[in-house]
Amino acid sequence: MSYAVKEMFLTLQGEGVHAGRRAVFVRFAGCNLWTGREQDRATAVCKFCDTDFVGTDGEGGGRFASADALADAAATFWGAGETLRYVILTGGEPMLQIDAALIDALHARGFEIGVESNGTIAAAPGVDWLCISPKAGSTVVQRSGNELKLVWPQPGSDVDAMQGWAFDHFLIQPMDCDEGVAARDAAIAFVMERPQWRLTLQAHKTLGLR
Ligand SMILES: C[S@@+](CC[C@H](N)C(=O)[O-])C[C@H]1O[C@@H](n2cnc3c(N)ncnc32)[C@H](O)[C@@H]1O
Ligand SMILES: Nc1nc2[nH]cc(C(=O)O)c2c(=O)[nH]1
Ligand code: SF4
Ligand SMILES: [Mg+2]
Repeated sequence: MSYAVKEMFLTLQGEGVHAGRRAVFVRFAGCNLWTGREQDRATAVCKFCDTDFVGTDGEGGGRFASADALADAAATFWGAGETLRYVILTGGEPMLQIDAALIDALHARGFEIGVESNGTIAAAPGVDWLCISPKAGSTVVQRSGNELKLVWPQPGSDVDAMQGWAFDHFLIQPMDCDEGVAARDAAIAFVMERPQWRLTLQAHKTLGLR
């Protein structure tokens, strides 16, 4: 299987429980909840995406002919040091492309593997840290994992149902949008009402990181 990757880069995880951790990001091209074209945004299932995942033309992106080729590129981005290697597979929707061969190839190079997914496709076995971020209007089939990260506000979200899902951490992330201040206030109010949830912020944006 070949893989279409929009971009690859070394940065700090900005979101969630692992915020602040050094990580190679592999951003896969394509998503099942939006085409990525602005003219389709208003009619997409997911309307608030902050990411360009169209094509393979980003820095470090391209078409990788094999799992080994992709994993070698990720190892090159990490650089020297064999311990505590962390790679985050995101997109776009990474579960459209992640397969057992890629999981094995990354593990073989010493990587712990994080995945950022919308949860509409069952996760591949072998992922070490699974973050699921539900989108209102979609059906989440992946109802277990390490962290559930709900972008807020999203009218139509069944928060009570989500709280029954098998996640270790329940996180609320303010939506980055034109009404970002109101979104932040709504997220704070949410957590004040529901102590099971914790606020997470997109630290990379305030730090000027990718
Ligand atoms: C670009 S998505 C890619 C992974 C996957 N498709 C997903 O939605 O989880 C990465 C993360 O960014 C979050 N995100 C996307 N747009 C956002 C926005 N405008 N504000 C806050 N978080 C956002 C998503 O919910 C997800 O947790
Ligand atoms: N620094 C940084 N942290 C992130 N955590 C999740 C991201 C994503 O787009 O999936 C992301 C991202 O794009 N950059
Ligand atoms: S599901 Fe994820 S990648 Fe797809 S449009 Fe929504 S936030 Fe962006
Ligand atoms: Mg991002």
